[in-house]
Amino acid sequence: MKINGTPYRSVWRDAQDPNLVHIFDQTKLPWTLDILGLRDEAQVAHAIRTMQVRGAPLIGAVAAYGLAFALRKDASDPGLTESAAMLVETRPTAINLRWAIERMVAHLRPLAPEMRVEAAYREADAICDEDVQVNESIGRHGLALLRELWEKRRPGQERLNILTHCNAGWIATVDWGTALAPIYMAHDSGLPVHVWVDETRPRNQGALLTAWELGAHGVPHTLVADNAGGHLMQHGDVDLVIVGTDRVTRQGDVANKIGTYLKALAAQDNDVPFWVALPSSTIDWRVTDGVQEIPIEERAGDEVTHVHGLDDQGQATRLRVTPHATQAANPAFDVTPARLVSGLITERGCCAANAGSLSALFPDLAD
Ligand SMILES: CSC[C@@H](O)[C@@H](O)C(=O)COP(=O)(O)O
Repeated sequence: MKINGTPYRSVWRDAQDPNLVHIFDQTKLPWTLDILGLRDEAQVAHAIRTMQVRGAPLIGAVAAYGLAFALRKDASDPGLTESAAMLVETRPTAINLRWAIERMVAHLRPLAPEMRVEAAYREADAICDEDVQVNESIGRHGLALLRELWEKRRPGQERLNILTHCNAGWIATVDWGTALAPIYMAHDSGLPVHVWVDETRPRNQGALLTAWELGAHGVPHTLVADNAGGHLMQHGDVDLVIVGTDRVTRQGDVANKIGTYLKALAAQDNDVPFWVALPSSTIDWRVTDGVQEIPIEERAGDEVTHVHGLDDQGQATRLRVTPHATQAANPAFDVTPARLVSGLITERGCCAANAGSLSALFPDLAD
């Protein structure tokens, strides 16, 4: 997607130095466009843990380059195993991270160690290129859904109101995004979409990143406090919810940013369709019951007790919003059971959130 008219991906190899990979530091967006260079696996692990890169597909893609960096130092079998394990552990909930590393290891292990570094870079490049294509397909299938909804609009309805939570845009993937891809395509094709952007406490990915992305692309949007969604739905102001996801179980349960479950409950109570956009790399075929089985990342409490933003002088600043002694818990994701999900938008088309529909759409992936 474009920033000030220049097309970018969220991760890219340096044109001159093949051992250098660039990312945007997402902890600085939207105020500062800081491009970071990553050269070793420790920098990659740090970038993932601190959320300089974030979003399920993007952390998988960047981790793949991390493995290539690690192999430059030690391409032996034990080296491969150890570096893969270190990278997989950087964040626990998004399955795309494990998917990307397992794909890399399966590709590299049969090769002689001296062949592994080049092959690792090529495979990481392929993961990135495929992510762009997959998200573009998700966008096309989601666009058809949005068109259908628009055709059924109420008399006098002027815009299609879509609510989204967190950031599942191009900056969370290599390009296009998942939940936002259909929205970009709808906007580009002249459909009058308007997006309610949940701020997404505590890290405010909606307020910081989704608002920035949509604004840069000219998509009409309005930021709302996380708790406003139910009210908007009760008043007929939301036609559809679309969110991304970090892991979908084989029966269609959906892990996504904390607060997603509450939106799904409100959507069901108000007959608002609740759709989830995902690449097939987000499906964890080994897991059935999302609430019981998906590990939920617990992040530091100071993400809740403090906010960061710009002061009136335009300086980035961090402020405590609680009493000094307050302890905060910070579960970063929740699970929306499949029964609350209207459907899944994937690169192969839309399907119901249940085991039969998922395995019918992906017979080659479901064991
Ligand atoms: C296409 S991104 C889908 C999800 O990864 C996204 O909705 C999300 O929850 C991101 O969480 P984050 O903690 O910001 O990495």
